Amino acid sequence: MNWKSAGAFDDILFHQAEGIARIAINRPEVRNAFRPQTVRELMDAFHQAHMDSSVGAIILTGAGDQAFCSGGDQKVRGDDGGYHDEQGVPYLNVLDLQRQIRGLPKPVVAMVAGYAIGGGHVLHLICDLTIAADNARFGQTGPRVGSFDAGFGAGLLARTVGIKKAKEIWFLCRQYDAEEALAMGLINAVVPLAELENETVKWCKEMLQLSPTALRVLKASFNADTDGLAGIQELAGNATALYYMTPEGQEGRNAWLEKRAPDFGKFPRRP
Ligand SMILES: CC(C)(COP(=O)(O)OP(=O)(O)OC[C@H]1O[C@@H](n2cnc3c(N)ncnc32)[C@H](O)[C@@H]1OP(=O)(O)O)[C@@H](O)C(=O)NCCC(=O)NCCSC(=O)CCC(=O)c1ccccc1C(=O)O
Repeated sequence: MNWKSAGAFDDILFHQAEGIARIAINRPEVRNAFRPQTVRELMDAFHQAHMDSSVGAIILTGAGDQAFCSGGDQKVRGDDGGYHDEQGVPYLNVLDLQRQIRGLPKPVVAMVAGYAIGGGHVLHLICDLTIAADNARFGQTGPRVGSFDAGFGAGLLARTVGIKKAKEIWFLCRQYDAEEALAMGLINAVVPLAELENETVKWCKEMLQLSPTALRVLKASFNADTDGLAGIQELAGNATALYYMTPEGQEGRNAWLEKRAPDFGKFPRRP
């Protein structure tokens, strides 16, 4: 792929090519742990990829081959309820990023080489698909390092691998290799490290051949199943957008603008 830079950041790399955006956490010296700035930059890049109609699929990955992401940067974790940004403000902004990735109406694929651990493990879980290299290792560490993700990190994991396995992952803090992760349905494919990017791009290109609206509504429907009214709102927003594209929806708007009564009688009441 002839990746072209799509923006300059400090903690991440952002590239695009052939309808695919590639976002990489670029802090390999700390196994791609995220600090508040990293998360802010990730959110900026995801927003750009969301709004860019030439982008049909997004890859989230980590720089280098040792880690996808090792979670929150424990060196900036304060005693006051969060991770400190440059101004010393403590917060937990990775939760905003999790919701953003889920709500983004395009497929997001985690491309995992090396460790996907702690909050980094939750990030791959949040992505729609995960392609892993044969050196990938997965796991949660929260109960060992004094943290937990009782939101998507627990509930979505249970829906993905089953409740017994999800409890095992959180209660024992073990690590699982790529084949074990595949066997438990945590990831979609395992390939040799040298083939990781080619394989991930291949999956993205396959999706680029398919109907973007169908993929968008399907993604929202999977969220609706887990996210309650917020998920239904997302799914329903797609229905409203499609309705706006119909002559029937447009008749309502046109009648109001033309200060006349709408004529909905000309539209069939379909069985
Ligand atoms: C990932 C490891 C298994 C890799 O092991 P190894 O290859 O042997 O490398 P190391 O020598 O251990 O590490 C190399 C280098 O990187 C530094 N480093 C690694 N991980 C981190 C990290 N998470 N934070 C800061 N620095 C890190 C390490 O210190 C080394 O540097 P030195 O200078 O040599 O010291 C292993 O590294 C490992 O286990 N890492 C820790 C994994 C972990 O426990 N992560 C945190 C889990 S908690 C979390 O992620 C919170 C998520 C979150 O944000 C959240 C979620 C839900 C609700 C709220 C929140 C919230 O925001 O708090």
